[in-house]
Amino acid sequence: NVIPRAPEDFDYVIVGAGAAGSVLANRLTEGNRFSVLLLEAGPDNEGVLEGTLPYIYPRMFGGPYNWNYSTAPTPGLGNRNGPYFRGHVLGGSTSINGMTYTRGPSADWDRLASHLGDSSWSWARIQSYFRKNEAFEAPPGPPNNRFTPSVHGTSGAIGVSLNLNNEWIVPPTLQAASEIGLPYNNDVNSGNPIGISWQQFAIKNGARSSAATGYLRQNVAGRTNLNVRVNARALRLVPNSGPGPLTFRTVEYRDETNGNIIQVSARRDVIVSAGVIDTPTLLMRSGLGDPAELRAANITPRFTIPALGNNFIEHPGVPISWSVNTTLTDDELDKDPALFAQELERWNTNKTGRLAQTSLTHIMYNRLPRNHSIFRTVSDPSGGANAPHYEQIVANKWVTLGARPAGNFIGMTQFVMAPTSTGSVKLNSADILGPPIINANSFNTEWDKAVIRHAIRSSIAYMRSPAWAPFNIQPTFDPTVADTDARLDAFVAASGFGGAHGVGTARIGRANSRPGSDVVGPDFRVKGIRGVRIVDASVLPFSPAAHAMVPVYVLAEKAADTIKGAP
Ligand SMILES: Cc1cc2nc3c(=O)[nH]c(=O)nc-3n(C[C@H](O)[C@H](O)[C@H](O)COP(=O)(O)OP(=O)(O)OC[C@H]3O[C@@H](n4cnc5c(N)ncnc54)[C@H](O)[C@@H]3O)c2cc1C
Repeated sequence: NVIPRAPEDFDYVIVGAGAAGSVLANRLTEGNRFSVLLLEAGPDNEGVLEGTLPYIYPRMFGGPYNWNYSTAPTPGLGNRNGPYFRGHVLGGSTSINGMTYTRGPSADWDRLASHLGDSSWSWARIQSYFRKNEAFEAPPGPPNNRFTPSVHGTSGAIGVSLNLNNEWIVPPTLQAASEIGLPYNNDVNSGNPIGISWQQFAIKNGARSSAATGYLRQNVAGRTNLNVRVNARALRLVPNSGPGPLTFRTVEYRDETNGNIIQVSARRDVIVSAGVIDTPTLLMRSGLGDPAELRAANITPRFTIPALGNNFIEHPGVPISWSVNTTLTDDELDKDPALFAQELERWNTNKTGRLAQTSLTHIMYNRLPRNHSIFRTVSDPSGGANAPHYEQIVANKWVTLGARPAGNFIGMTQFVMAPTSTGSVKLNSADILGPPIINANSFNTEWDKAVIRHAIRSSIAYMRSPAWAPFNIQPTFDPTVADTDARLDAFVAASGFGGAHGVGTARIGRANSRPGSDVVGPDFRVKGIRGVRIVDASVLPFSPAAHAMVPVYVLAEKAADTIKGAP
């Protein structure tokens, strides 16, 4: 029941209005050279309070703004199925995420340049794209030791700021780092993130700055060449009929408001920006991928791409909480409706207060010591000397998975930042339009296990350092789990989660790499077929040691220039 529409003229049809799709829609319609149709499966973000107030962002994790996926049972996580969050709303995951703004280490960008044999991806040469993305808002007062002004963009699309709430937690947070020997780092986004830094957030004037607010609402008013359709879920790409090379320039989508199925075509290309899960699944539903898996799902295979859906890489994490004797933690805000109402009133009045920020203020990055025993059997998989192996974030509240007991807490979540475990995304052959089978394979390698053990032990040392003693800090877990690797592994399996920074399921490779081993080439075109490019987190071939949003924004900014043919 495909409803033919009057032919519409678009140069590009972009599927997915997340970090990447929004950047592309904006940049490709600059200058009125090209027309773009942007299809987004989820609803509009406009007026969604929980997607605007930074503090309550976890409320975006359930309901209509999330694809509500889960991971397959994961051995490294005690065979649990975890939730796998993905934004299903204009702005994609940038409309539901934690807003942490990290560019990653210079070593990882240089690694991407060397992977592609193209120095224009190097840290030194990618700087203009960081600046196009960023409008850093310096905190009031003269430049100080909380950030380095010279490394920031100030007129880009996304507002970036520091969290100046939670003043009580700042001195012990910094002092404890110094007591365990972690250096102070003036700016996490300088290219060298190692150390403890003030955390930077995609928050502007007390509100979330997302791909939707930054790229689809600013500077595009009046662009008649940009057409955005929400509640429009692409179901498959339709191959052109007739002889000639296999070409896909038609997208079949479902209008989720009435169930109508509609086809639209692109004169130039379809650009798939549906994210690390939905990009490979959309291509599989269109007959691309592993022929045996496609046949099992009753889909006619059209082109073999073995790499599609494989190489799924995540940053698995383990949150732990410690009780403290101060009532200044955000647990109060969560459990006291009167305090919350007071802060909401403050936010509504002037966009300030505790709801204008999250519960995090600082971020720590570190590497395993050079003499760690794991290096006897595993060579360092990170990008280089300034690429962290793990990240730790202090939170002004309870963070452990599961119900919060009475009391006040601070949390520490640790992530493996240079993981070697890889997983996959596959169609569920019993329900090809339903949720795919997501296997993050968390904590599956000796390296990942060694890194998380080290991070948890260092976290315990950090919380036990003298700086926290005045707060009568106490673990909410049995700290003797850290006494042996086996007990610590069991703790990780019971309390860890799979991550939210997925990349790699449609990875980019050099122009001359074999079609099928890499999914796209440096021009972002799917190798072996015509008419389709992919630009989103799925093309990143390895996981940058950063939360993935800025790397995806910058990838898309650069891809837009590639697509426009500009230098
Ligand atoms: C809960 C959570 C917390 C996170 N926290 C952070 C953080 O603090 N900092 C950070 O840097 N990164 C964070 N991330 C990761 C970051 O948001 C993502 O890496 C980034 O948004 C990926 O961009 P993308 O364009 O690849 O995909 P997305 O931003 O996910 O966008 C994909 C879009 O495509 C749409 N789509 C999918 N399928 C279809 C279809 N068939 N038809 C039409 N539209 C479709 C989706 O609805 C979505 O809008 C977080 C992610 C999540 C989910």
